[in-house]
Amino acid sequence: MAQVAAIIGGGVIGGGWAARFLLNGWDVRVFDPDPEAERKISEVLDNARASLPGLYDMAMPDEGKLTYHDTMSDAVAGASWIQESVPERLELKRKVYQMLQEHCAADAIIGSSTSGFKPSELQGCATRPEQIVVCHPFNPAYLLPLIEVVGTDANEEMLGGVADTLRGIGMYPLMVKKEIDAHIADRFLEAVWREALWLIKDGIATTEEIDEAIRMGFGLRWAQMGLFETYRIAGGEAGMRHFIEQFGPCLSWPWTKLMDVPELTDELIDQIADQSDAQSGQYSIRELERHRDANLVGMMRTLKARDWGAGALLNTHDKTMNQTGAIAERLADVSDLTKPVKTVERAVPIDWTDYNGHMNEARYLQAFGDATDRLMLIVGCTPEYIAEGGSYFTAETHIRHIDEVHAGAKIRVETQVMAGAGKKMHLFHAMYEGERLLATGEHMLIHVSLETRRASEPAPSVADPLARLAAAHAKLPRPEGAGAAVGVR
Ligand SMILES: NC(=O)C1=CN([C@@H]2O[C@H](COP(=O)(O)OP(=O)(O)OC[C@H]3O[C@@H](n4cnc5c(N)ncnc54)[C@H](O)[C@@H]3O)[C@@H](O)[C@H]2O)C=CC1
Ligand SMILES: C[N+](C)(C)CC(=O)CC(=O)[O-]
Repeated sequence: MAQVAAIIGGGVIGGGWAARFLLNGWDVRVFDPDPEAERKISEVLDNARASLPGLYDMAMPDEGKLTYHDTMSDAVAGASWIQESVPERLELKRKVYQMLQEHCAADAIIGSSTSGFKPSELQGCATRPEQIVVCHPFNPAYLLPLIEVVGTDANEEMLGGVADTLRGIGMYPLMVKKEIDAHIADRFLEAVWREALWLIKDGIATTEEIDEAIRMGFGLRWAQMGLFETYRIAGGEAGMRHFIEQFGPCLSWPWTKLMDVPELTDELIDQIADQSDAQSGQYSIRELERHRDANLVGMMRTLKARDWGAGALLNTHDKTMNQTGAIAERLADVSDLTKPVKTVERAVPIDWTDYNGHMNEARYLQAFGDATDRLMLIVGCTPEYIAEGGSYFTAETHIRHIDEVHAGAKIRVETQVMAGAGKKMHLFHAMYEGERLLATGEHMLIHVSLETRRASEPAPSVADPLARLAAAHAKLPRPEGAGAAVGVR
């Protein structure tokens, strides 16, 4: 049975949480008095469905059930996780905890999205303080993995479980050891924001110039190395010590105004809002969100290919999602040799789509390439085998595009071995969304020696399983379209 999360407050962040839980297979129960909450959440969900599943190379679990509730007591019924995302006002948050603790399970976790309050402040008037823990996400909560977890002594026993649950929905729990206003990350964000407000007020830069200064330069660096690793490199061969020697003195010149906050007068607010409209007013907020999401997915998938930073986290999550053996790794794991083998089951990443609004032709080859890689693994052409000098090269490919598919759609590839003897491996891949055939890919591969770069016989550890699979698949009907040439039906 699906686990249940209650979302209390379904605005910008609550909507993101709802999407994160739902797409990870949880049932989600929402309470928000705003009559527009359902519409807003459904728009956030559309964006999330098109972006989040494509971060993974495995299919995510089936989506949970989403329901809206008129009362908080109804929403928290049966929930093992309650995420509070009401506006950032301490009195309101405390009132909400008092009310929901009258109705929720005593062992449910109550996570607060608060950007700045300390957990001890939130727990202040609670009936069961030990249930309440800061779980501070970053917008969009359905894509960004960071979650700052801050507890007090009262929470000690439950923090391990909190972290496990968050990892289970693809997040990166950063366990903040000491409570402090605004935790860790928002302290930086506020310092940068404060400086930016001064630059505008003093007429030095516009909102657009400030954003260019970030996104054309250090913003790109920070997504992959953060502050200290970046500065270590900036110190040259002598590293961090030299960096501090050279740039430490600047800290006291001072380059920044640090704690001073410019007064947010109507005039300054108008100036900032007008500049922001001039910069980005041609897009709706939802359009901007879609650009943001597509960029984030592309960046995170690049990091994934390099197994670095947020990308390494995604790779780990892929492995946990395949723990159920959804995609076999060895022939022994293939449940039924008399059927084509499922070699890919994943969603279409948003950055696989193109100007026609559907999956780009190059990505069909990528998906079929992944299917071939998986089939190679299944028959024993493992990384170890390849390291010893044997592998397959693709000699010929024929792809038929039969129907279109869009970002976020769950696709699977089923592979039939048409022949697998001697140096040749002849594969026929069929790509589906549900029962709908999207494309086929027919590929001839030749076994090679990676030393001579020439065709060679596979070792028995590959030849035998491949022959076994080919013999089983020889009993299957010849797939429609096999052996076709371009234009020939
Ligand atoms: N917006 C952001 O970038 C981030 C916000 N947060 C935190 O998340 C929390 C929520 O912020 P946002 O989503 O930005 O605010 P928001 O204003 O977009 O959403 C707040 C929602 O709470 C609802 N609400 C108000 N009173 C309620 C009640 N008694 N019970 C249930 N729902 C109620 C409102 O109708 C609204 O939909 C805050 O604590 C904030 O610090 C955390 C990370 C980022
Ligand atoms: C502006 N903010 C303080 C609400 C920002 C956050 O809390 C985190 C984020 O998403 O930037």
